[in-house]
Amino acid sequence: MRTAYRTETVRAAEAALMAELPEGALMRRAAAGLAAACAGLLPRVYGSRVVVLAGSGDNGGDALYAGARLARRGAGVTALLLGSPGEDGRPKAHRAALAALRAAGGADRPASAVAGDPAAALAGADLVLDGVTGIGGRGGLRPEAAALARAARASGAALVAVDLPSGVDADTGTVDGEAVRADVTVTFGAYKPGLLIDPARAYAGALRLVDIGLTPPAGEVAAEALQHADVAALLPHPAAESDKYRRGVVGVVAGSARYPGAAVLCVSGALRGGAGAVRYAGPAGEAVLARHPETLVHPGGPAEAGRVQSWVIGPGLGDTPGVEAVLASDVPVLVDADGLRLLDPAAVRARPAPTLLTPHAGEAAALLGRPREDVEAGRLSAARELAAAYGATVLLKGSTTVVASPDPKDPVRVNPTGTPWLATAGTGDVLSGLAGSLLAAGLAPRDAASVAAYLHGLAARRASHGAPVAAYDVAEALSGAWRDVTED
Ligand SMILES: NC(=O)C1=CN([C@@H]2O[C@H](COP(=O)(O)OP(=O)(O)OC[C@H]3O[C@@H](n4cnc5c(N)ncnc54)[C@H](OP(=O)(O)O)[C@@H]3O)[C@@H](O)[C@H]2O)[C@@H](O)CC1
Ligand SMILES: Nc1ncnc2c1ncn2[C@@H]1O[C@H](COP(=O)(O)OP(=O)(O)O)[C@@H](O)[C@H]1O
Ligand SMILES: [K+]
Repeated sequence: MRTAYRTETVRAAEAALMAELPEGALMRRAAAGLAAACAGLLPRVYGSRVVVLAGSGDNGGDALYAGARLARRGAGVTALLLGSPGEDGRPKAHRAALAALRAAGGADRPASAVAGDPAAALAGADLVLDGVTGIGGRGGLRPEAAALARAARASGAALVAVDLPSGVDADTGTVDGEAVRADVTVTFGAYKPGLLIDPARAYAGALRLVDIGLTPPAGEVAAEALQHADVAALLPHPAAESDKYRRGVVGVVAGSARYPGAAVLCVSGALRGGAGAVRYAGPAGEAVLARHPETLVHPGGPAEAGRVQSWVIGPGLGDTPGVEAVLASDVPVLVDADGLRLLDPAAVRARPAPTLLTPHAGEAAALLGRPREDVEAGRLSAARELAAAYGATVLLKGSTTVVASPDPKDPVRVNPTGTPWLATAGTGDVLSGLAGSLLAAGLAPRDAASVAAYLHGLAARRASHGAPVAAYDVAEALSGAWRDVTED
């Protein structure tokens, strides 16, 4: 499990550790890890050209110390100082780190001296270190830093963010203005939620974690991302004495005369999610049977379909009734797509069994009564708010899929798999069938949602290999994704 902690947690853990260590020890550890990561990105350190963008805080200190280490190994290092002016009129900078850089032969200039032509200041650089702001930054980059960040991006140099890409919000993943677009982010002690959640995640590039001995309390994880082993441990496995009913039956209420394909896709996901059988209740039975003859098809509504261990309702449903009947059941229910329209929070809250909602940003925005852009800019808080309002687990789909449970003490789960090629019609139907099937197989809603998102994203990558995919390709790749995870 990859775990992420909020800034206040990281700072508290840092303070506790600093009390036990000689002054400056933590920063030296951070800088040593950072310099080693930079050296690994350069063909050779000796003779390479490194530019350090250094803010006035400890983030700038880390970058300057790392610059000093690279300078001692023969790199030509220049620091551009971005801090606001001190009493002497020069930009403020971490004093000891700047002294170390100078002692190692590095040069420094106020960033204002290159403001007229930032591109020239960065021309010829092999590597740029972004030490403008870390966890102490507030809001997007100021204009001087933004101009240098753009020039760094355009220069073709490897751009390494120190702790965080400057300009992103560490705790929420929001980006309020301009931010550094890094190739690699070297973060210290612990991941921060913003490194895992879009839009900020897209600015971070590849992530490297440097161990500096920090141990934030396990009870204070703010966000977590499953990895193969976590998913393998959560997946259902049939035992020797299993039969199809003991493995769980998932009921699917999806599709309509207008959208029969949604039913087919939802069932295709459900058949590959570990339940022993899939019951389909709705008007698209013929289309479902044509593709999936193993489905137990019931032409009537869900009330007449027989016993199930979970329901999935919503994909392609149109105005077909059924949501009330399903919500009245005493088994876990997943509500997606059309099922989410006009969903009554009180009815969901009153359910005796868990509910899982799987909106995309537009559906979440409608449920929250605010613009879609707000949800996309603040995925973590949107998912949490919805989970609280409905007393339900929420899987918010999109470029970063986020799973929030109704208990605010549970960390949000952030899905690390997937590809933008998934943004194609019908893939959400496959996902809801898959997650519903995992619910029927006995997984808790948070686990069913995050495991489904993980496998779905992995299947999409397998099916895509960099080319467009259709929703059905994703469904067909699910078994391979399952095998990837369990055979690792
Ligand atoms: N925690 C740990 O365990 C460890 C932490 N360590 C490191 O410490 C870092 C945190 O350092 P920190 O607290 O000094 O804050 P930091 O991120 O340097 O920024 C502060 C300065 O930035 C400026 N500024 C603010 N907003 C801005 C903007 N929008 N655009 C431009 N500038 C802006 C503002 O300065 P001003 O220019 O206003 O004087 C402010 O004073 C952390 O990320 C990690 O790298 C490691 O050394 C070891 C272990
Ligand atoms: N930019 C993106 N990057 C990665 N995955 C995405 C992106 N946009 C959408 N997705 C994923 O694609 C799927 C689309 O689901 P959904 O919006 O419900 O589509 P549909 O209703 O057509 O099935 C979800 O799994 C979602 O997380
Ligand atoms: K930074």
